[in-house]
Amino acid sequence: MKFPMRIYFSGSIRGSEEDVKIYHKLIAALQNYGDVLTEHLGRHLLTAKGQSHFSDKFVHDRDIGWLKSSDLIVADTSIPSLGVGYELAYAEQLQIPAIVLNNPKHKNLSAMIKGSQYFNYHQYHNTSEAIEIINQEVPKYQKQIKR
Ligand SMILES: O=c1[nH]c(=O)n([C@H]2C[C@H](O)[C@@H](COP(=O)(O)O)O2)cc1CO
Repeated sequence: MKFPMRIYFSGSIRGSEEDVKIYHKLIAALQNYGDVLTEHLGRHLLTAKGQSHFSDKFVHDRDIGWLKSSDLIVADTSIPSLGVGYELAYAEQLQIPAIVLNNPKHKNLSAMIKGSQYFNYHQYHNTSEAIEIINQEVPKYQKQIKR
């Protein structure tokens, strides 16, 4: 029996929530391929402080648990975020496949992400282009699930 792919979507919260509407669309596109563990990132309920009704320790431990159990991480790095960088480094350490989507409209992406050969890096300029990349890249990882 084939289990649905577990996808960890990573995007800025405290870095700035400016792109939350874009995250919502990217998460919807990813949900065609499996369960998105962090689907709260596309909701408007979050304030600039993040999920302030939870403790920081709770958010960190919950998210690391999700990340460890995921088959694929898809990160939008367009808005610089310490949390997104941390999650990507964690994924690299654990050898969890990672797709990086970056719209250069905000900032020049850190060399620590762009310069790593580990990440499947793609630049995009609008949401439809990002969704096209998702539709082109995510199925490649679906075939690799061992569960
Ligand atoms: O409330 C939260 N909930 C949460 O799931 N995160 C995780 C998921 C995001 O991919 C990432 C965002 O990090 P940051 O808040 O540093 O921009 O951290 C981060 C916060 C707040 O830092």
